[in-house]
Amino acid sequence: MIELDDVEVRRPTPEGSEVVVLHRTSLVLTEARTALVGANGSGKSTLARLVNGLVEPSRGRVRVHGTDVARHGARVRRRVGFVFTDPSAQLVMPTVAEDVALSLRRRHPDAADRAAATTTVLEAYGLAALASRSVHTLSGGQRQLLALAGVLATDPDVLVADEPTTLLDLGNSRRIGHLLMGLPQQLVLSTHDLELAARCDRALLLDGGRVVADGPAADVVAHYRSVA
Ligand SMILES: Nc1ncnc2c1ncn2[C@@H]1O[C@H](COP(=O)(O)OP(=O)(O)OP(=O)(O)O)[C@@H](O)[C@H]1O
Repeated sequence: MIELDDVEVRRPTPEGSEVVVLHRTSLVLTEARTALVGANGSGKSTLARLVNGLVEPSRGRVRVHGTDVARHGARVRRRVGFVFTDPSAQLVMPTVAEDVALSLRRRHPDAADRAAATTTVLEAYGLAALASRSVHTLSGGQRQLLALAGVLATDPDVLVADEPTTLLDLGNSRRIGHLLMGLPQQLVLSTHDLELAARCDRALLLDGGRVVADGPAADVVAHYRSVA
């Protein structure tokens, strides 16, 4: 469960004043899959990043499973996985297999266990053939899959995905979409892919830093299509 209790996000402007990027918002997200939709700059990423403390509220509180994100950031980040549009920054090891192994070090401190678990993860995500490849030589879709595999290998309770299919071709975007929709974890998905958004349980439509529609995903997406 994710709770936003009267959360506002303000940011300083170069002129020395402040701009409100998320107006006072209270929400309780309990659905398995929640989509965040809306125009560029409407506040989707801001809302998504609040969930794991990448953005700090200027007022109000964010809680994940009852834990205050501002006070216990490290604890929350161990339970909330995050994937970005461009996952390059998340891929830190030289090879695909080493990158997955790094994500598994907490769950599998023993090297032999970790090697076996790495193989299992690579096979599950269709990455086995790329195990010894340099992460820099992967395509956008392969990088996105690897980032997801790495994040999910840590077994988070919640996955926040910020426009994870934006850079992908049709095949890879379907593959990632299918994967996201089949996850056992609670998912918060910021996306411009309205077909994907409509497959979620609930959607929030953002406009100018405000949630202007909230309900069953198919209904909110249909409303957004009608007003966009
Ligand atoms: N650090 C910052 N300083 C000033 N303005 C910011 C800052 N971060 C975000 N904003 C502004 O807040 C608004 C919301 O940004 P956000 O990235 O949440 O939008 P978004 O809906 O994810 O957009 P997109 O679809 O383009 O990714 C934008 O107008 C953005 O320019």
